[in-house]
Amino acid sequence: MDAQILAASNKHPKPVDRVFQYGTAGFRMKATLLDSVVFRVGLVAALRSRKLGGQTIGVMITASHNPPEDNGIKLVDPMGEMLENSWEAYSTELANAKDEDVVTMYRSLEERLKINKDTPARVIYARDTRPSGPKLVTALTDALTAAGAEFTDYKLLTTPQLHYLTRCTNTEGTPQSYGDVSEKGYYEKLGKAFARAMKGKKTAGAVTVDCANGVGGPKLAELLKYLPKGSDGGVEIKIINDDVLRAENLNHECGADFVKTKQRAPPSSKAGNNERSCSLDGDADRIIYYFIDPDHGFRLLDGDRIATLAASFIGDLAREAGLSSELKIGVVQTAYANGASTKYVEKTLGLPVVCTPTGVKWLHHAATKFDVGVYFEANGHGTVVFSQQALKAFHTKEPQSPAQASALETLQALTDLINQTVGDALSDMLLVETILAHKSWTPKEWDLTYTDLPNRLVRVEVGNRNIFKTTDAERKLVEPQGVQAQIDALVAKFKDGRSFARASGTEDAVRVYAEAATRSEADDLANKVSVVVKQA
Ligand SMILES: CC(=O)N[C@H]1[C@@H](OP(=O)(O)O)O[C@H](CO)[C@@H](O)[C@@H]1O
Ligand SMILES: [Mg+2]
Repeated sequence: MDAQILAASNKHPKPVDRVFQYGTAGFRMKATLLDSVVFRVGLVAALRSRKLGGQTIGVMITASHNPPEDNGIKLVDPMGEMLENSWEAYSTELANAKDEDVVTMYRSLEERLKINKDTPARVIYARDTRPSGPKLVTALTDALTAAGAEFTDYKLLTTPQLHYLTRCTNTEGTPQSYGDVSEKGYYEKLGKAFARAMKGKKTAGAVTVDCANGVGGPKLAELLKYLPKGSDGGVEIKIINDDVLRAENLNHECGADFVKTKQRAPPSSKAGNNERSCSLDGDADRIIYYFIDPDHGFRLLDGDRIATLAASFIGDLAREAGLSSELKIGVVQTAYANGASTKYVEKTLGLPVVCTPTGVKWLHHAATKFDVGVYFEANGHGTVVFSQQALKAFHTKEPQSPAQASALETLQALTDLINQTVGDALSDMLLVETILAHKSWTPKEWDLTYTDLPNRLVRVEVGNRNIFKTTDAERKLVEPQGVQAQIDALVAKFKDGRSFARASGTEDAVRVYAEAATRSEADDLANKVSVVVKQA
């Protein structure tokens, strides 16, 4: 096998003078630099599967909201979670090995991690619509073949669909079966659960869905075939930005990242005043809503809003079902969550909030500590996870009234509607539509639940971002020394002021976030803290 790995590796040489890192979102960069990385990640996938006794590992080739010329790769663990932390470091090691050291390092990982060579290795993979995808798939399959792994190509999928399939594959035929192991199984599961959750209701007016000209477009079009229609209730969906043939259009002037950073609808949107719109990102694992308010202009309904909406709805259902004393419901956010949303969850909804470092894996992990854990990043990555105890309670509790029976039925449907493996734009969209239909809300009522504090996010270029070390879920700097004291002194001068600085995990920069009582104060605080960071 060593000779095979060496021969295959020689076809995918590493660019010299490049240092790669498995970051918050796997490896991500210009696609032209990625060939050797993908090959080596293929080797890691085989090792990981063997280490876990032959359970299936997922590999997704995507660069999400990045421009079309980029690409990336990330690994999915057997239950559909993000790759375990320590394995990010092994991936980084192998990605940076010199060509001549690849086989030695592969073997040394095998030895260090006590991996049995004879255990079967199984891998499934998929990619988004980027033109560089098929070539990178060749690098991946060269590695899997050389490492003696069995593999299945799911071709084009959204990232969350690949997470779903990974979990389905590993739970097939067990009492924990997550669903049918096929793309169709995904649509059927969501379609049935949506019909059950909606209970014949219909949302008012259509929702316009901007698919970022990415893989979400064709997949949403497919999902529509499985959703209730006409007199059966449901939702009217208008798809825009679903051109996957012209690669240059991917994420161009559209998509969740464009809308969130530019704070405006994509120019292609024809949605009128008060009409609901939402945008997915390039691999459909992130979603944000928005609408035009005739009095106040563009209104963003971001991840914080989706989290508060979901927490309030599920909290009410648990109460109606007589389960609120039995089940611990909580919300997980990062420091980027608007302070007003945190206050709303704690004070108005009466639910606990946990803050974790940036990156979905931290939020997901913290959410599993609750029976119902709602987690979202402000930028729209997120989902809801249910504990075994919650699932059992929804299915075994004897209803004492028709109202209780109905609440339990809706809760059961939600556990199938929500993709519990990872944030899923298509599933999250159906969740939001369900809740708005139940509450008979337009986006205006949703927007009125609380008022965001004005805030500003600034990207500060520094000489070396690695000198910025944080604690307290990234809300405080411990290094460079003295910087936090300066930030604290600035924050104290602003009403409702809050600010923090941290090194980005995906870009070579420090991010400064600030919020305060007014727009100009938030801007002022962000600028002053940026100056402090720059000087450090
Ligand atoms: C402020 C912000 O939006 N940060 C993003 C961004 O991480 P940074 O570490 O801040 O670069 O990319 C991550 C991966 O997509 C995402 O999880 C996170 O929310
Ligand atoms: Mg994404």
